Amino acid sequence: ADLSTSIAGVKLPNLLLNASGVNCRYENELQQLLDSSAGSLVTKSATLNSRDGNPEPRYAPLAGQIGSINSMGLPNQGYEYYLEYAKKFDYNNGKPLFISLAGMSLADNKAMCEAFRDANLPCVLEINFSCPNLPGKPQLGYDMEAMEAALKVLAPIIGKPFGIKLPPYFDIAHFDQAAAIFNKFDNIAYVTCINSVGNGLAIDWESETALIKPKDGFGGLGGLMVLQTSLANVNAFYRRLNNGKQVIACGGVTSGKEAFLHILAGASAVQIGTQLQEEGTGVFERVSKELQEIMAAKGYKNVEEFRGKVKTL
Ligand SMILES: O=C(O)c1[nH]c(=O)[nH]c(=O)c1Cl
Repeated sequence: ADLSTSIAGVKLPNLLLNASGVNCRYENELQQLLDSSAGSLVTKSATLNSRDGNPEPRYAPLAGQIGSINSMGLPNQGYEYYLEYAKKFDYNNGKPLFISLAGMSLADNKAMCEAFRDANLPCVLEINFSCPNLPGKPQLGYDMEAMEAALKVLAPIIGKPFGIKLPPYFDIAHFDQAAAIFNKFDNIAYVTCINSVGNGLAIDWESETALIKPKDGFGGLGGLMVLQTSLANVNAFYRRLNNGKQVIACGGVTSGKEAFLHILAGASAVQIGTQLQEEGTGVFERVSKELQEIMAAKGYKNVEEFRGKVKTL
């Protein structure tokens, strides 16, 4: 079965890729993604300057393989590292490149977007409005006015199709408000739903201790336990966005089954985070095979036949 897709004007031979933040901080990790069955790759969210991130332990899988908690604190090499990578990238290799940016301020985001604009590269920018792990920094994705004000500055600078990484929303009014904002910007080509479910607390019952060190153990939740929230966000924006805007799913994909569900919910591509962290890049081959088996069993030849076709009662 054909798992290819197009997003923001670039073609992915396989709709599976990594979630920003996992296995994508360093060039060697990005090469592992290129060498895998993933159809594309997205870099670790970049800030103006390089960052070490929060003290460790800052990531932990949850017991029973239900998910993960993280408070990495935006460790990255600084945007110029990823700009150089994007300049050297072989855009004829068959897999497109997505670059994630997470400025600590609008000025930082503006400076980074201007630098990528001036470099005039085929990579696609994904602006991260949803990092939940910077002490004292509210997620921009939860401040509708600030998010719109930022987009009014950044969208014209970027000047070509780009995407936004969104936090999970839990209120229909927020789906309505956020989608109404995004529909105002012609070059928002897609939204990625969802980032981790912010500020969960994982505690080990034997040691009576939080699993991670930063922020008294508070961190973003990912993995299978966030699947239904992720499906809802994917479908909510799929129903609300217009003019061909697409949704990339992220959240709870451990097998072909969850990837299939996300496509039913409306996803054009599917990112894998926690399961990639736990299993390694072989996850892309496995999930691709499982998804193709499901499609064959159901008689689907390509994903367009069932994308967004979730039935309601
Ligand atoms: O702590 C992080 O680096 C982090 N962790 C997340 O779960 N989502 C993000 O967008 C980021 Cl930037």
